[in-house]
Amino acid sequence: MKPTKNSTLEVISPKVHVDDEFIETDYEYQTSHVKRTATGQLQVHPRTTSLKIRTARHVPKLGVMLVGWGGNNGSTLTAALEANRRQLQWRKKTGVQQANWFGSITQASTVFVGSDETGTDVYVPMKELLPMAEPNDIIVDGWDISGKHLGDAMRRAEVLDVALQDQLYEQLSALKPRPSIYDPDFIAANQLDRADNLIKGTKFEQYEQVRRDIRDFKQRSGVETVIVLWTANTERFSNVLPGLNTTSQELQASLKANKSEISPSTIFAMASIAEGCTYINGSPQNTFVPGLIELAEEQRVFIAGDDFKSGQTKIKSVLVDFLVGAGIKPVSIVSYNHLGNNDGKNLSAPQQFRSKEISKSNVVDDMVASNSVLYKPDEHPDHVVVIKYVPYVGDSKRAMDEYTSEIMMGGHNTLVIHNTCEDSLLATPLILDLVILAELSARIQLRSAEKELAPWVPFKPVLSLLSYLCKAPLVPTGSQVVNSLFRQRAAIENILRGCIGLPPISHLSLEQRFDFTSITNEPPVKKAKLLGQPCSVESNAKLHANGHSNGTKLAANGNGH
Ligand SMILES: NC(=O)c1ccc[n+]([C@@H]2O[C@H](COP(=O)([O-])OP(=O)(O)OC[C@H]3O[C@@H](n4cnc5c(N)ncnc54)[C@H](O)[C@@H]3O)[C@@H](O)[C@H]2O)c1
Ligand SMILES: O=P([O-])([O-])O[C@@H]1[C@@H](O)[C@H](O)[C@@H](O)[C@H](O)[C@@H]1O
Repeated sequence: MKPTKNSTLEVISPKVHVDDEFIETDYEYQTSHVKRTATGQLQVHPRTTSLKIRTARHVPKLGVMLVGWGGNNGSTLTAALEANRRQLQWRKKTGVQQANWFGSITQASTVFVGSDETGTDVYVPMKELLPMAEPNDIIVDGWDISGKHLGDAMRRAEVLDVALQDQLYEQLSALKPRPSIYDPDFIAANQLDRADNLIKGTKFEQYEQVRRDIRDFKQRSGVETVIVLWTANTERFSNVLPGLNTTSQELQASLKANKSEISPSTIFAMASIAEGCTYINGSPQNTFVPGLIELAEEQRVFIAGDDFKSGQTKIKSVLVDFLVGAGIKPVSIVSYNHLGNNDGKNLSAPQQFRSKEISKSNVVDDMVASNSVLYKPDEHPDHVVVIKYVPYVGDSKRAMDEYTSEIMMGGHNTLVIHNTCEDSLLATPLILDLVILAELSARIQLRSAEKELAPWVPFKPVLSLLSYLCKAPLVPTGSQVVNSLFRQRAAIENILRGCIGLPPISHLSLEQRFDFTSITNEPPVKKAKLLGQPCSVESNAKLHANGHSNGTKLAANGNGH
């Protein structure tokens, strides 16, 4: 079975069944359930559940509506889609640059699929594992409180090289954000000068207009599926109050009653859900108040978020995972950065900064809680987040992190990281992945393999599979929040593997650690063994470092050629 038309991969298995409509696999889902005895013993019960997974093969024509379309991320995504579509290249002082999607796991990362007859690991591009939306086919639309067309918005963002901007300006100038919902109570006062493109009326009338906009986009563009994604400014947190927004009923009543505490982002989310469109929150505010989550669950519409995990926080979710997993105890984490883009300007206001501080701080909680050898209950590292607005540096965020950890016998290890990046070029590929993986998730279903007529079941509405892309992952009620980046990525890889009939990646590599031929009577791997050829220590070291040998007399450069 070839999962995608241009896939280099074919899975040969009796567990995989493909017809015109679905890829269907038999899947033995293996977990283990833990029970605590009265004496505090842990009883672990391995479990195997026989499932069937099916993935619809038809990829719908995908439309993305960005809230905050005219911002740095929104304009950069729009430019990048066009630049990649036209395979643009442009001169930089370092030479000719090609358009690409670096930073996107669906477009620029690979997944391990197995080892070949020489024992060499084989990887394929993630996008070849299953039918996924092609970036070149995605149509973008959206809203912004600023009426600038996308050509001027791209220029205002000062993210992309001018030589590229000049090739895109005319095309992007034809794109104009729809008027949006502006509420000065939710974003920094310093955003007022941008607010010239607004939907007037009560909150409910604004909600109705957003719903009309979504239908209008669908009708004009001919897209089959629309995903709405918030990449507008960070809002302050909304108060969550009984009678206001703790249930879907309360929330809908509060909207109709024009309650001031209903934020623009929550209104957009409500409108998206009402139109059956997945809604993704790329910012840290609590758009997903309890009533909104309940509404999504009632309507069975995907929601996902919060806050793109793009730079400092992404590194933090790797570094703390490594340290705690190595039995080293982080005791102080200080994350400082300054930047000069409009996001930084909005975040210079205390309430908006507080939203970001929360999402940047909670990312270590699960990793710390996982190690009771290092940390007592409720013990946490000191953790400080600082963000400063320095206009001159623009989108070039300068981040400095210091991680101090206790090592054995009273020793300390301090890691200092300096990280400079165009912030929007880190976030933009995440937006692409969020919408591509959200759309794919809508085509994946499970059912019991033991009951012939068991119903096919979709992902839960809270799409925690997208946690890898979010600082503060939204997870289904009662589920564990996982921030560890590699666990989050493994979840995506292993679900994609399951959809094409492959087991989870275990890294066991038993066939390389044991003499498997004596166990399985399989032929030995064809990798030629080193025939004891005389060779220099240096080239021998290189040989082992490269992990391969062709058994011939080693050339001076030690690589066997
Ligand atoms: N690396 C990153 O860029 C990164 C990482 C994580 C999260 N984020 C978040 O993504 C969001 C966008 O970042 P950015 O750099 O593009 O910011 P930006 O300020 O350049 O863009 C935000 C856009 O939203 C518009 N806007 C504000 N309120 C609006 C509303 N109610 N409706 C429609 N448009 C509205 C603004 O006019 C602006 O054009 C921010 O919340 C930021 O915190 C960014
Ligand atoms: O993802 P990350 O680099 O940790 O966090 C970033 C912050 O450091 C930055 O100050 C902010 O402007 C961006 O919106 C983003 O949230």
